[in-house]
Amino acid sequence: MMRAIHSSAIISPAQMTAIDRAAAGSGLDSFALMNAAGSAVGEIALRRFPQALRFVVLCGPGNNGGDGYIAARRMRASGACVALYALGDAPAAGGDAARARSACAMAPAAFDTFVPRSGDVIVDALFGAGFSRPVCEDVAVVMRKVTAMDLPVLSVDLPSGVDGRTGAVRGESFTAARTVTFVARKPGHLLLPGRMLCGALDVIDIGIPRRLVDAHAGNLRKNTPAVWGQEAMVLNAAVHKYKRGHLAVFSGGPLSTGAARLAASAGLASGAGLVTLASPELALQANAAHLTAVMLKAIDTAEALETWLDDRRISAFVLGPAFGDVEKARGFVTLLRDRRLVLDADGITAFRDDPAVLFDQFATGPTRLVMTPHDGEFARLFADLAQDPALSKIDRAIAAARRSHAVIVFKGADTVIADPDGRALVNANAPPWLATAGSGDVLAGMIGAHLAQGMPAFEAAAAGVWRHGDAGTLAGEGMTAETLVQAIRPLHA
Ligand SMILES: NC(=O)C1=CN([C@@H]2O[C@H](COP(=O)(O)OP(=O)(O)OC[C@H]3O[C@@H](n4cnc5c(N)ncnc54)[C@H](OP(=O)(O)O)[C@@H]3O)[C@@H](O)[C@H]2O)[C@@H](O)CC1
Ligand SMILES: Nc1ncnc2c1ncn2[C@@H]1O[C@H](COP(=O)(O)OP(=O)(O)O)[C@@H](O)[C@H]1O
Ligand SMILES: [K+]
Repeated sequence: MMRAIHSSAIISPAQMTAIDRAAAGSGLDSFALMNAAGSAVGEIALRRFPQALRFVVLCGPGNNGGDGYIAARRMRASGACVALYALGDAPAAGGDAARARSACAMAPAAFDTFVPRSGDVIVDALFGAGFSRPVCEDVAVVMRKVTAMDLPVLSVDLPSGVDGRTGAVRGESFTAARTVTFVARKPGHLLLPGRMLCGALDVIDIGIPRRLVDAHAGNLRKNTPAVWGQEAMVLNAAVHKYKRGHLAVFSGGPLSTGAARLAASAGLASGAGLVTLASPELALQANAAHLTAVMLKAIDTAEALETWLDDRRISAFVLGPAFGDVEKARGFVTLLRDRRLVLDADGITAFRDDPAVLFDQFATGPTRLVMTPHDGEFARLFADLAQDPALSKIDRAIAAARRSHAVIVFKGADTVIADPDGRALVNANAPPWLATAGSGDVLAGMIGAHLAQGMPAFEAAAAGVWRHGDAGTLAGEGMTAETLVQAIRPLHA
């Protein structure tokens, strides 16, 4: 009987191979694991695709193909119509895949004889963890045909063509209706474009002991409340507003004040006890006209900021949303270098010519800087990382965090949160309608509120990203940044 896994661990294909070896080394029967995997695939295919007139199992030359042979046998045993096609050479003699192929007792036809037809459900067991180079044209042609005919595809481990480490498509890929993977999610299930090609994902326990998984898993997890919930402030009768943190948000000039107000109101809604908008004199009127619970303070110069910073109760800052004046931004950051700071938008761009100036100011002491770049902003500070095709989004975020001594929130539908110490999270609860003007400003304010409350920077950022996705889901399609703020749920909802 197959069991689903609810762990948040994300395991790279290389770590999966190591777990595999450790399992064999500890005396586990590797064919039994393949049997569990392939049988789960067969059962899910039967249960989820009752409309199939024919199951077409496409088997590759490795163990992914081995899972396919087991699945074919399982489906055939239930009386389903099953057709089997094999790509390339027969699996290496003596291995598990060869054993699965002979146990299946069906002679596979050659891959290039496959003609898709209406009513087919494709079980894609071509390549999984061992996918190592772009798919060849013969395979790409079949993938395109199946996609064009809109035939349902159930992929084994990963949609073939998707790189499990990076989520990138190499050459061409299937677009799966469902994907069945084993032990834990791989990066390619969560990073784009892989995530969009997986369809619904089942993560199946095939009997590898948890201790072996934990021993080889790294510091990469899916972002869930379990990751940061322990660090979230719990309210009780002894609390007062200053204990809940005082967040300061810097406003842009008179014609660009909205972004900072969004961040400020999101900060308040996310649980900061007080939020003050630090505004240029010329923008005070515009800001005052729109603020109620958020307080207002005129800050124009470095001197004024320096004096204000004597108030140590101001426990976190957000600088960047529509800030505009990059020279002023650099000066303000220098004054804020020993404080807890979310740097977004123009605050990031301000350091494009000499990022080291920024990084050096946060190099010692506890991690207290959170940066929230989208792709464009990331490339401004980390051009080499952005351009390196060998790196996944996770690799890029971790390398950037190490270099900058900051928690990096590398935004997008697959936001990655990385800490300088190597921990990383991939977020997966963000609905696409978060792609709207001002939504990033709201996120910056939310993270700022968590920093103001005293959460460690990594957890503060992770909680912000997750609650942002949660609020977006609650606000629904058609939301604006304003209604997003209204949909922010309490930290312990
Ligand atoms: N981990 C576990 O515990 C368990 C793992 N299990 C399963 O094992 C799978 C991993 O198996 P795997 O390592 O044999 O790799 P797999 O994905 O079959 O590919 C390797 C083969 O494909 C070939 N090949 C690669 N790219 C190609 C291309 N573009 N075009 C053409 N050929 C290409 C490559 O050729 P080569 O590079 O060696 O020349 C090699 O022959 C995993 O995804 C899961 O399904 C389950 O059984 C349960 C237990
Ligand atoms: N397709 C998408 N699916 C889910 N979330 C998205 C998508 N596109 C953008 N987002 C999220 O929306 C926010 C947009 O932020 P940003 O790019 O800074 O926009 P803005 O500057 O307009 O506020 C980020 O949190 C990002 O992760
Ligand atoms: K596959």
